[in-house]
Amino acid sequence: MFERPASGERAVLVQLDLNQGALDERLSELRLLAVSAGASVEAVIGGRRAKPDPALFAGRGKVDEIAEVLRVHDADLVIFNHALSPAQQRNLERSLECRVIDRTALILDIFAQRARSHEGKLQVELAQLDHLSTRLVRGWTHLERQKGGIGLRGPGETQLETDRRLLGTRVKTLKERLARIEKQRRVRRRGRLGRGVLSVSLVGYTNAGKSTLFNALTKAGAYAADQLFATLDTTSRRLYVGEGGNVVLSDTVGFIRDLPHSLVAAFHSTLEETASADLLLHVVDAASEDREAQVDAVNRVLVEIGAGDVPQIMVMNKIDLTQAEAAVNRDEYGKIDRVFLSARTGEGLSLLRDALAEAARASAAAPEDPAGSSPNLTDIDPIQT
Ligand SMILES: Nc1nc2c(ncn2[C@@H]2O[C@H](COP(=O)(O)OP(=O)(O)OP(=O)(O)O)[C@@H](O)[C@H]2O)c(=O)[nH]1
Repeated sequence: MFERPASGERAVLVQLDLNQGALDERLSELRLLAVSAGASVEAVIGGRRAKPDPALFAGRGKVDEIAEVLRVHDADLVIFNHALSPAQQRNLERSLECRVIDRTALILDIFAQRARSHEGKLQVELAQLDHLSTRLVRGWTHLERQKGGIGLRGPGETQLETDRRLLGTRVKTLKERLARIEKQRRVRRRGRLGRGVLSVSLVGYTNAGKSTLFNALTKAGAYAADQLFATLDTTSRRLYVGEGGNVVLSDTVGFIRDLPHSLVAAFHSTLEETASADLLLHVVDAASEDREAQVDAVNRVLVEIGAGDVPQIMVMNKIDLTQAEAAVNRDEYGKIDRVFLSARTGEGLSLLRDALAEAARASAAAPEDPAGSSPNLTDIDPIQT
């Protein structure tokens, strides 16, 4: 139902300078996103505008330029590194006679390809339907092909009304199923997480190295790849960290700037685990020139999902690519707030283990919640050993 760039689709990327800054990083990120979605990038078109054109996003001259580049490269897909309104997208497709998608659709597509668990798939579908629902207007009936036709259409209904009705029914079903799964998860997790176990979630910008670090710490074989959003489903492992005892470590979905709102909403129950963790390991690609903007983007999403107040240790990863040495930094109260390491070479990994042990000891020493259940108890998926 959702329009996905088929593998090997020949794409032209378009990014306009609208004074947002970090243009090079944004563009290389778009490239990586496009490749992650399975497209081959044939050309990149830049440009400058004070503000987007209401009808076409780009100016008429720019649209003509895109048409010419499409022709020269025999490309069949245009990807804008921006959020297009439904009308802009439709007008561009008419004008260019080719499929046009925006950044949100591209990210949703990658999520759709990566989702493995039942819950992940339902969440992605919900986000896609949300995106699609704004695009259901006359002459824009994506669901046409999907519908069987005879027997499905209600009496006197227009195509558009039928589409809306089908969409509404599906959204309701998805929400009900997700609510059921969430409830089951809560019950399971309550039984599983013993007292005195520190729950730690890995968070970070996509490609920062979360899965590599998760594997290095747990030797678990989580899927690490030089692709964006390789990890979509939360995986949790119990980890013995020496004298401090046990922690439960969870690898989670990577964040990205301008994360589509529909995705944040759909992934709410998965992200909620992050919000209820005792400690976040915020993994940063220390070798990226874009790292400060990435840290900000991650922190913004954390606030959005209610995890803004969870204590963090910043893990400056990939020091093998920088001049930095393995080290630990403490804040003014003597608490570890930064660890420099390389998940790939293992340099500095023992410092992080020690930091986790220290956090686990501090948490075990903290006074118990009189109600008997800590508000910080994390929802965890089954612990695979
Ligand atoms: N040089 C170097 N590369 C690293 C290091 N850690 C991870 N990488 C590489 O960075 C890329 C991304 O790593 P992942 O572990 O998949 O990153 P992630 O944060 O889980 O990515 P998402 O699933 O997109 O959120 C892979 O190519 C890793 O091999 C490191 O310490 N040094």
